[in-house]
Amino acid sequence: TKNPLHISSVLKINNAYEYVKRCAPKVSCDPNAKYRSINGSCNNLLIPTMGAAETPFLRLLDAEFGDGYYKLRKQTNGSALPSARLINDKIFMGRELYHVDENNILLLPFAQLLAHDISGLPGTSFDKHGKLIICPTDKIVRETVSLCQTAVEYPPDDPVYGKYNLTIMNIFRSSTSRNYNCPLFPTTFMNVKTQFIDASDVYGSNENVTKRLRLMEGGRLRSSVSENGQMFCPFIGSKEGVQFTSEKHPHSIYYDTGDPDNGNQNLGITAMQTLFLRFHNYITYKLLALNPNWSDETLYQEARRIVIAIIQRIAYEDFLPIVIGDDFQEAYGINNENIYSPTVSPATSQELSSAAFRVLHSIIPYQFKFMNEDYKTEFSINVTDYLENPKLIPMNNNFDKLIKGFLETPGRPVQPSYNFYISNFMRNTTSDNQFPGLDLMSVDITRGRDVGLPTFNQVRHLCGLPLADDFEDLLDSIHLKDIKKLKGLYHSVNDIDLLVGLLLEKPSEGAMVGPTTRCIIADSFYRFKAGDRFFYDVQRQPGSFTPDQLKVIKKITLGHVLCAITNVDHVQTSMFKAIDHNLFPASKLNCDDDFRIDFNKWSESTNDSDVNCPFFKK
Ligand code: HEM
Ligand SMILES: [Ca+2]
Repeated sequence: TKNPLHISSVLKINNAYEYVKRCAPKVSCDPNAKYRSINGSCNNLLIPTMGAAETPFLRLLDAEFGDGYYKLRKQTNGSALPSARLINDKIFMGRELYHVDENNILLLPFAQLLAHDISGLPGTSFDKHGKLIICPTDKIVRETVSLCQTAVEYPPDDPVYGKYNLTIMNIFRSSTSRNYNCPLFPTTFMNVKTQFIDASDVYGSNENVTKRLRLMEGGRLRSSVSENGQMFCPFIGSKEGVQFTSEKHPHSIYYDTGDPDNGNQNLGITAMQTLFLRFHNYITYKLLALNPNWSDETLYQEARRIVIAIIQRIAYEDFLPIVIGDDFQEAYGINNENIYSPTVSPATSQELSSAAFRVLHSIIPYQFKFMNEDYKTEFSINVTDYLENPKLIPMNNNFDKLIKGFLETPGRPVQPSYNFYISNFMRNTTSDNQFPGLDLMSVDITRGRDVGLPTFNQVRHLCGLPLADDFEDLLDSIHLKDIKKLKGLYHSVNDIDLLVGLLLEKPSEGAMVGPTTRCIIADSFYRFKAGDRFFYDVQRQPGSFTPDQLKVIKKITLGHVLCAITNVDHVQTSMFKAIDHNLFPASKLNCDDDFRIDFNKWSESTNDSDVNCPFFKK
């Protein structure tokens, strides 16, 4: 690419190609296939496994390991890096912003849906008997247990964990290509998700999951029905090998989704899974009414193709400009249409997955509100009290109330602090009362070390900022008081963890995030588009939409989706802006007037038709 902003134009490393050469399965492709495959293979006809599930993350810069291969990075003077928890205690905790954002909470679950669409780093916290691993507290012994190299030491004067008789937070190393019988040098990490934005968390990234989710009738996905007759993802009893129930929630239910690891992680992501499951089935009813002869397979694939297109459109036109800024996105060339090129890798960068996208963990709110028909808050819950526990969702019209809460409640701005609960009490794998929970920020900083991320200074330089020779050179993007704190923790400016620097950068003009974060996000999102032969606006491919269909797709917002399949009756035009329905009643539009989706362009006959769907009001 000739765009000077494009960091991929200076890419030298591509471990994904190494994997393809040595280990990727050989795949033969049908160049005329109209629909994308489930695991993402055959999107690229030159290298058929490019961007497929179970291929490596792409490294933008060389891996940084202590031994050049796998051990955790050390500081430049040879000493160990500061404890991730100490970094949170000293720099980030207790400085949350007490003002709200102009965007609403809905931005959060949609962002997370995208995050899990393009990224899934496997790992385990269970031994071969299915028991939670407890890492040895003795440092020397611990170093012999390779999974435990990432355990985080608690500072003795820790404001929260200091009260418990605990020494380490159990965080485990991720699986590597070696777990896939593919040893690569240096250690390479695999992405279990299709790396394209293709709703893989709704449909699955492998055939086994996809088969399980399909009803094999009318193109629909399997679903379950709640007591009040609403449609939800299929209920399953519990997750294999994991006891998520706690004394607070002894009998939770779980949903089966295309993202079995994360579909129940918090109420927001479960709501998104529910939304797109319903929307898929809604579309199949509409298409069947127009084309009574279509097979289950055609209905499934056509509805899937529309769902993916709509998620892509929302991602690029409604979501991304808020995060990285309109002008930057335009200058980066992300807005250009029909830019597919088979030489662009769509692989998620390790820098995005393990750092830059996680900057948005700072917008996780304390609470979700449930709002009634009059847009009054009926009740609120702590996000951290309902991790891996979606049982509220199907009860008493709660799903509609939660969505209304997302639309009406202002979110948290990106900031150099995670909320206090998620920084201390993220409890999702144990019901042990002696264990207060995990610190998401410690997990995130540690994950960066686990996967061998380059340092902040290196990445900032890759993004066009000057290489800092000493801490003070960071003044162009980081406040002096934070630079002083960094100096107290790290030996050199070349030791700073990527996520730590990203969180401290001041937001760029017009963006939620700072200059290095937006550069890493822009790089991957450019490539998710330019490297996807099935991207919704790509023309002259067997799977391209007709110009008339494309016109319809381009108009569909999350508002259309909500109006079609929930009891929300008014929505805003900018779906991620927080608008108080009671203060600005005129700024919301009525679902009945403005949000009908016209599927007639998918009819193979000339008869127009509009039917009511079972389950859905329109
Ligand atoms: C309530 C909301 C959320 C919670 C509780 C949450 C929690 C988590 C947890 C526990 C992990 C695994 C960390 C690890 O072991 O490395 C994770 C991973 C991740 N999160 Fe979040 N998250 C939330 C929202 C978001 C949002 C809004 C984004 C932004 C786009 C995001 C981006 C990511 C990414 C990219 C990963 C890595 C995924 C992978 O490759 O496996 N998360 N999150
Ligand atoms: Ca995907």
